[in-house]
Amino acid sequence: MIEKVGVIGAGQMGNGIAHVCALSKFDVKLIDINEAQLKKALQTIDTNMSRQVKRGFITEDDHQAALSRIATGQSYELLKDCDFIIEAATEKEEIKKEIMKALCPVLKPEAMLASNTSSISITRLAAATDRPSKFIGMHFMNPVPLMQLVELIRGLATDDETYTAVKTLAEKLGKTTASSEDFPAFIVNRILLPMINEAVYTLYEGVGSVDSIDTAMRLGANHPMGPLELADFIGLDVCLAVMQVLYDGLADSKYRPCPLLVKYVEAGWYGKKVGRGFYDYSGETPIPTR
Ligand SMILES: CC(=O)CC(=O)SCCNC(=O)CCNC(=O)[C@H](O)C(C)(C)COP(=O)(O)OP(=O)(O)OC[C@H]1O[C@@H](n2cnc3c(N)ncnc32)[C@H](O)[C@@H]1OP(=O)(O)O
Ligand SMILES: NC(=O)C1=CN([C@@H]2O[C@H](COP(=O)(O)OP(=O)(O)OC[C@H]3O[C@@H](n4cnc5c(N)ncnc54)[C@H](OP(=O)(O)O)[C@@H]3O)[C@@H](O)[C@H]2O)C=CC1
Repeated sequence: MIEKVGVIGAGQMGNGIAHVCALSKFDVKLIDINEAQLKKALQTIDTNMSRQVKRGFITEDDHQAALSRIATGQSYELLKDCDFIIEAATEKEEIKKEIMKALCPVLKPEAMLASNTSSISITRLAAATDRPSKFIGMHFMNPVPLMQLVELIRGLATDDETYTAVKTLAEKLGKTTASSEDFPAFIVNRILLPMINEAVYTLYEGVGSVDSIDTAMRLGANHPMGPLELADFIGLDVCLAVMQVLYDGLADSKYRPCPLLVKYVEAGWYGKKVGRGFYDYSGETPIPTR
């Protein structure tokens, strides 16, 4: 039974996962390599829970109790009594494999492991652990507290016990699951990211401005966010990483990352999380940059 949950990576997904686990009464250990990021994550969780209190979704008591269930730290030692660990670090295969190698020796033998990867092979990540049968893809959507879906991805070796335990966990968090086979970028991102990449091509080729493209898709296709606003929200580094996995993994030129997306990432313009992407977030309201 899962009672104590470890979360590795305190970025936008890690803080969201810690948030929903703590609100569902799990003890949470949140780990990051960066102390400042841990502080920022706790502040973000606090702010987001306050928003939920204001709207009447949770009570102030729920908020305070959930915050008290989250412990943070930089050492994997903190995870030694966790029943389940979910990795939500940077979308780079080498980083995730290094984490698995360093993490496994400190874990309980029966602990289960998951990755929140957006695109990388679960079977390959599982092979970097000492327990491929207890490893699974658990792919939350952003923003975690609001989005209903969790994609579950079984690797070649994932056993039924792990799949059932993690599906039950997702349901306890109030989420609905959809199962995907272990193919590059799974289901949601196989479909969503090529659309976002196409929106960047539409901008690159001068078909429309940032504002025209986003307005067109918001009002013309009823998407809650335009594709460029959504790309900034996801993080352009994550978008590019997913397109690279699709391009390499499926060997089809239709997944070629747009050169403009590559340039933005090379410039460090990763989107909302750094204050600049297709929009400039330095003022009161986001300003389109093209
Ligand atoms: C890349 C990958 O691997 C996979 C992915 O995740 S792909 C990305 C998937 N996500 C999407 O496509 C998101 C698209 N956008 C949306 O669906 C919507 O814009 C949205 C759900 C994000 C926001 O919807 P909205 O109706 O505008 O909600 P919004 O008015 O901002 O918030 C309503 C309330 O929800 C709560 N809320 C909003 N954001 C929150 C957060 N991050 N945490 C907790 N509560 C939150 C607050 O109570 C908020 O009220 P206040 O604004 O008064 O504080
Ligand atoms: N953004 C999104 O919309 C979604 C992302 N995902 C996936 O979730 C994962 C995290 O994405 P996201 O939260 O957006 O990314 P962020 O860049 O916001 O956060 C990643 C965090 O991981 C930290 N980190 C890097 N290396 C390590 C390590 N070795 N140990 C612990 N922490 C580490 C980073 O620290 P530092 O900044 O110091 O490098 C950073 O704080 C990725 O796999 C991504 O594909 C899944 C669904 C949606």
